[in-house]
Amino acid sequence: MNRMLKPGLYAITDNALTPADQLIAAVEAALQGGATLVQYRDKAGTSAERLRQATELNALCRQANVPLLINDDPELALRVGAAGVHLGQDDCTLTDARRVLGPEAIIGITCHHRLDLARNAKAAGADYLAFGRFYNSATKPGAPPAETTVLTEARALALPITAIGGITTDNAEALIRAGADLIAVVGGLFGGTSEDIRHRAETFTRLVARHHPLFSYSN
Ligand SMILES: Cc1ncc(COP(=O)(O)OP(=O)(O)O)c(N)n1
Ligand SMILES: Cc1nc(C(=O)O)sc1CCOP(=O)(O)O
Ligand SMILES: [Mg+2]
Repeated sequence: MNRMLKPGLYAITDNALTPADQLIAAVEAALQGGATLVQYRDKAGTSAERLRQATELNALCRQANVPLLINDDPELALRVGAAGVHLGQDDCTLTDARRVLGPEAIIGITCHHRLDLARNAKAAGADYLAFGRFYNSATKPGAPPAETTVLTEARALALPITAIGGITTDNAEALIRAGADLIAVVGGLFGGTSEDIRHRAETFTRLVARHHPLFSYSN
């Protein structure tokens, strides 16, 4: 694993699921439940709203010593001092993001179900590889499907592996067993009360702890 990345729950926010006035409490609950990585993903807000929310989330995550990544937007990550970005195949290139954020930034890349994309991402300097979607996702219904075998095959690339797409506390275990280091979750985590979120985060965290050889780290 990248020295800043710890196996566990990767909590991804969603503007359609979590009202703006509940965002901080929702992420706080995920962190209390043990999330080891957080992504701010907002597809609808104005730049001013996104700047305010990313700034607040970054302060919260820093306090918890958990890296915050910004979806799609290296400039916003730079502006708020976030740990890095997550980029899809249609976003800016990894090389451009690295130029903006520097060598220490964490940059994760969507690889769908494709090892060729994963190899390219590794060659370009990615810090983790994201595969999915593994189950039907209400958050991103159009995401192309992936099989769990890709997680096992991707272990040969020796980079941290993230699984995403329709993951719940009931179906995550198969992905961890297949080779996922990080379980990236939107709908299966957020929604409901802070207590619900904390409880789900604890369950995801326990699942990774049960199956992951590297889980016994100090936080
Ligand atoms: C951990 C993780 N994996 C995949 C994605 C999807 O990224 P992308 O394909 O760019 O789609 P959007 O999230 O931008 O809609 C992700 N965000 N995080
Ligand atoms: C943002 C995203 N990317 C995906 C991919 O397959 O690349 S699936 C997805 C949505 C994840 O949300 P949920 O946990 O609610 O399914
Ligand atoms: Mg994107």
